[in-house]
Amino acid sequence: MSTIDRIQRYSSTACRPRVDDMGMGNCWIEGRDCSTSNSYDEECHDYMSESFPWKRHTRDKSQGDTLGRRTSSLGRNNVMFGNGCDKWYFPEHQYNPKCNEKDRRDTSNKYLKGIPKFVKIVEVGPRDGLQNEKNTVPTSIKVELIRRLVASGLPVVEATSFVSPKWVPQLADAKDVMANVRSLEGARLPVLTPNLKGFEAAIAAGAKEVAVFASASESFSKSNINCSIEESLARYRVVALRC
Ligand SMILES: CC(C)(COP(=O)([O-])OP(=O)([O-])OC[C@H]1O[C@@H](n2cnc3c(N)ncnc32)[C@H](O)[C@@H]1OP(=O)([O-])[O-])[C@@H](O)C(=O)NCCC(=O)NCCSC(=O)C[C@@](C)(O)CC(=O)[O-]
Repeated sequence: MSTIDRIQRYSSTACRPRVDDMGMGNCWIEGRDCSTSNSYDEECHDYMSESFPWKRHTRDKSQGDTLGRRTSSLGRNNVMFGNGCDKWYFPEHQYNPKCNEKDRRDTSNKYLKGIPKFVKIVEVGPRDGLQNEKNTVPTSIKVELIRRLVASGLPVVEATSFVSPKWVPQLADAKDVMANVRSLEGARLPVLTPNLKGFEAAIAAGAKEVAVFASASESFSKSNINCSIEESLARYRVVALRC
């Protein structure tokens, strides 16, 4: 299954990921329903209705509550499943001596099975950080920031995005930024591309790696890239094929 297909299965219409998608047993998804994500949608509503929807929202109390609920729901799930070793996981995270070594190993295997072999961490400051700046940062400063981030040893630095300058004027100089960093060695420098137009411009500017971005909710998708989730996945399919 392609990445785009997998994302599509997670779209809001699907609501709950399927067990085989999670590859982690039922532990994470069982016992959760749409209500959690809907309530999160509501909490996000104010944030999304801002004129610049991509502005990073602070990790405020409402989000903390959501995370808290998720944690407690996780605790319930572990108990609910009644696997031999689930009793190992008390809500208070206490150790249960009745659980033997084999049970513990089985449980670890069950929960860790689907965890990826590696995690890629991408520094997104030059793109995600600077797109939120009230004043546009001069190109030379952006370039210097990218140079220093690379020099500090970061292996992947998202350099900029090739999006509409009407939507994100702060990054209207994407082409010039790329011209100055394209030959930097020691790091990969992906750029965001929301559509084929952005992709073509990115390649012409010397980008060797691009990233697409989709939303988990219809309202965020609309505010961020002015289309539905379905439409965005169709766009990304075209970009992925062209890649
Ligand atoms: C997606 C579009 C372009 C659709 O924008 P649209 O207005 O629906 O697109 P359109 O196809 O109707 O085109 C409108 C105009 O934009 C131009 N255009 C069209 N595409 C491009 C392009 N690639 N580059 C430059 N120009 C472009 C196009 O040529 C046209 O120009 P006009 O004829 O009016 O002069 C627009 O909505 C957009 O640029 N949105 C910005 C999205 C964005 O950058 N969001 C921030 C990144 S995501 C993010 O930060 C969220 C998150 C969660 O990841 C944050 C985090 O990491 O925490």
